[in-house]
Amino acid sequence: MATSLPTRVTAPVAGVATTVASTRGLSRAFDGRSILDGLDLDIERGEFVALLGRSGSGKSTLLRALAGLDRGTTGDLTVRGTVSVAFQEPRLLPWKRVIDNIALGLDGRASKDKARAALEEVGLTPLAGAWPLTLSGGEAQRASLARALVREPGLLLLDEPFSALDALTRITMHRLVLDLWTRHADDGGRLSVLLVTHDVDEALLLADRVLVLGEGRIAYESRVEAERPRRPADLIALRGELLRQLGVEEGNS
Ligand SMILES: Nc1ncnc2c1ncn2[C@@H]1O[C@H](COP(=O)(O)OP(=O)(O)OP(=O)(O)O)[C@@H](O)[C@H]1O
Repeated sequence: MATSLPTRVTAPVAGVATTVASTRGLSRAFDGRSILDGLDLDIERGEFVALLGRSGSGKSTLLRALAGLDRGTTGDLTVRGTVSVAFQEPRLLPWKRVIDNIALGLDGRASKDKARAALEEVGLTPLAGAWPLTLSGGEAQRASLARALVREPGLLLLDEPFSALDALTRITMHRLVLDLWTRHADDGGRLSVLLVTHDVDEALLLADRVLVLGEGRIAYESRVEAERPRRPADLIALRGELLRQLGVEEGNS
């Protein structure tokens, strides 16, 4: 098994840089079992990318590598600017109030102000003083998003953040994430999003580009050309192709 670490270059976002993250030949094995196998990926600045793949295909492994949480990968990995992650479980500290969870890890006297601004962005201002265990699932995910946004990331990694939510809350969260992404894009095209999801429709609704991970690499990718807000009718052909790529019969999903 290879033991060398990836070349990890973290540089400030320069005016001319258009790629926020790229990998070349990124590989990861667990106990000799290859999960990522020479994966090449580029995420452009301001782009919203969805990552699909069957269970166990390595989606979270890729996300963890991009987040700098996994030092066991080999190959090249370049990330420009700050990266934030929001996971499926909100992972809030139960002994800290919501506002203090958001401000956690921020330095300086302005940290509370930044946390307040982030809470306002996700519509959670009234719950700033609440304890995490009193929040609903959707509210806790909003807090988790605020905690990710407060660090002003260039790349926001979302690991199935909506999958545990009920259908109505999920729709609200989709709107919120698109809204945040658009707002930050308006600020100068800064925010790129990589969303890991099992849900083909979620990917088609939100992303500029959809990737399918298979055999340790990007096995398929497609741009989603339909204008937002998108209608299911505009997405039928690509939906069928993505389901085929994932090995799912249409009509059984
Ligand atoms: N720390 C680890 N030690 C051993 N095996 C691991 C570790 N992390 C991940 N794996 C294995 O790597 C494979 C890919 O896992 P990963 O979580 O990346 O898949 P995934 O595509 O995100 O799956 P899912 O959609 O089910 O969440 C799985 O077989 C998993 O058991």
